[in-house]
Amino acid sequence: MTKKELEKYILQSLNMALGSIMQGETSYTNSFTCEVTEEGLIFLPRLPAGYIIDDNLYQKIFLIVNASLYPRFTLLKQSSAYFIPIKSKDIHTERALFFPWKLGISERLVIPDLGKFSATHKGKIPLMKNLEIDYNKVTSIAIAGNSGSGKSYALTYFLTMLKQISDLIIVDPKFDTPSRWAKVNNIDVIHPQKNRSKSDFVSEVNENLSQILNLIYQRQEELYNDSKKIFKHQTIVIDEVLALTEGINKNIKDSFFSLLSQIALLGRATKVHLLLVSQRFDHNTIPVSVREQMNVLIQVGNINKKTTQFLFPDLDPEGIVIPSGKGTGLIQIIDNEQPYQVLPLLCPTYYYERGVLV
Ligand SMILES: Nc1ncnc2c1ncn2[C@@H]1O[C@H](COP(=O)(O)OP(=O)(O)OP(=O)(O)O)[C@@H](O)[C@H]1O
Repeated sequence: MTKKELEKYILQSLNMALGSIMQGETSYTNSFTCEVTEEGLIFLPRLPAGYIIDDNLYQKIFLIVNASLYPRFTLLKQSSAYFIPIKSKDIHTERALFFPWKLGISERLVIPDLGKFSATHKGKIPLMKNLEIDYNKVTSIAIAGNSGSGKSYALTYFLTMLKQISDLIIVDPKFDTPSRWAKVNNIDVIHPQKNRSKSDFVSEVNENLSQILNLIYQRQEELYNDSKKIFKHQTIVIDEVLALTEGINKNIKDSFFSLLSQIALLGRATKVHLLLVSQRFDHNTIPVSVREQMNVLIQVGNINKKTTQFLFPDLDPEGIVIPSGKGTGLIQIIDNEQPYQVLPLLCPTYYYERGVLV
């Protein structure tokens, strides 16, 4: 399909579907046109117009074009209308709406032997075909999802990939999959024990977090003397954070929150990361400041305005095509290279030694 043919197809889709909100104006009446670029679609209105150019119009066009182009392109959902200036001497056409996209749709990685795969991918964590995480650019990762949505499965994938590149401290309040994984991989786990109270358990977690905070201070000092110093990644993994903080002594919870906030804030420069998993990330689970520092956000399972409100507060997921199947949902990677991109996600499917994920 040529660029011209694609533009014509999009215009036809818009003319037919926009109908009522355009007050009868169409591209045939020269009210708007569109242009296809490699990075996305440019919608050029001719002003003054009988329709209002606002978020509502932007999201309507998103809905129509995203569906019309599936599976050739995936439009990247924006939280509000994305205006761009147009170099034109004519005031009627000096602005446009931009709809960034990426070629194709999200595709799942299927990994026949995760052990081998992780050994050959040090430093990068592939998540889908054409999407990988560079751990040097990541501060913290959050994985949210309802029960049975594939959080543990995704966490085991991350643990296996991270083991190659990072020291790990694992906190497993449910004494479940992460503990089994850690046993097979000879890594210590902090988990609840018989005859000990929950507050006692969280105190032990705080003790470890406090040691990590000291490591951060020590590394900061080293950086002060040598700004090029390279450190080994250190990752604190906490599964089921919600289960950890529910129903414990307030002082201990406050200390936990405070330690977590400081680590999230100061860890970036010193290569100390958080990998948090929880059913949800409301303000009772982690402090808002920690949530704001997270730069890989993953939501698996049910996707709707209610489930995405904590990790993606600005997002209305309407119109994003969420693939069906296990371990699917949304991902956002926030770094300097990717401005605001929420993508449909299919977590990798992998095969591994028996006994870890039963
Ligand atoms: N990406 C995936 N590919 C293939 N199977 C998957 C994937 N993600 C999850 N599954 C399967 O879905 C099932 C549920 O996943 P999992 O146990 O990870 O969910 P969960 O969110 O951790 O649930 P809970 O909170 O109840 O522990 C598992 O049997 C797992 O094998």
